[in-house]
Amino acid sequence: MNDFKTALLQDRVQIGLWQALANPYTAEICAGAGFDWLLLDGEHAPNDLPLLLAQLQAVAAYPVEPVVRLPTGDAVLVKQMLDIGARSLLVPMVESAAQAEAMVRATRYPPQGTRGVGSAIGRASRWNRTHNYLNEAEDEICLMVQIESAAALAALPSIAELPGVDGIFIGPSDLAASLGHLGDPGHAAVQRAIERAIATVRTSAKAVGILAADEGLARRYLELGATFVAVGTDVTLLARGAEALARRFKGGRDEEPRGATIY
Ligand SMILES: O=C(O)C(=O)C[C@H](O)[C@@H](O)CO
Repeated sequence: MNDFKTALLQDRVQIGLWQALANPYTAEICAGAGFDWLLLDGEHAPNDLPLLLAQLQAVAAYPVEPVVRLPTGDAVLVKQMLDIGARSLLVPMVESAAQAEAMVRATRYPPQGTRGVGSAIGRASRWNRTHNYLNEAEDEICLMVQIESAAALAALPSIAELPGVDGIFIGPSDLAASLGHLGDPGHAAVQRAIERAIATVRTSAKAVGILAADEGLARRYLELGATFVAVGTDVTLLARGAEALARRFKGGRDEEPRGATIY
């Protein structure tokens, strides 16, 4: 049973934490922290398949759902992530219903889809110890797609209506860049686009998610109906916490976070 998927279908809030340290040790530390889901980032973190596998194994004993973000929306990568035992997937940069539908098909075995059959040697079926995996896998798989460009916003109504898409995740950083506000996801125009997107997804009765390390905005999005919200990243917790501790003993003024704002 994928409790995370069930929670999305029942419109229950799920609070998550972004994992970009690409490390099974830190992923396990975070797995016991009390979050409902952890995002294992295959797009922007230095993750490869074996490392994602190690993180899936490290968090498996904890009551938290690992959501694996693919580097890109590629059916071969979907197959590989599912075969190593990921069952909740986030696909970045989806900009059309056709692209989203191809991802749905990539999560399903023939004749409904295109997923290659390799469960006998895959962790997904626990090496064929899971009875009837081939026929029950689809019910456990939770597919979420990212809306994070102007083109994606235009296609959002058709994407949100697609059967098999369980959630829509809004990417504030890339959306800001696409709308001409690189590095400024808090810009009023970006905020308006995010709030409109949340409303659009809610009318389709689909779950909508986002990443917002700013507590005020995270709570705002929850009020608007977002249900799977990541409220921080492991990298930010470590980097800013280490800097603050160093300043307490070595002085130095509080500085704005360097680099693009992790939103
Ligand atoms: O566009 C976004 O914002 C996201 O998709 C989340 C970021 O990729 C995440 O890495 C934080 O910057």
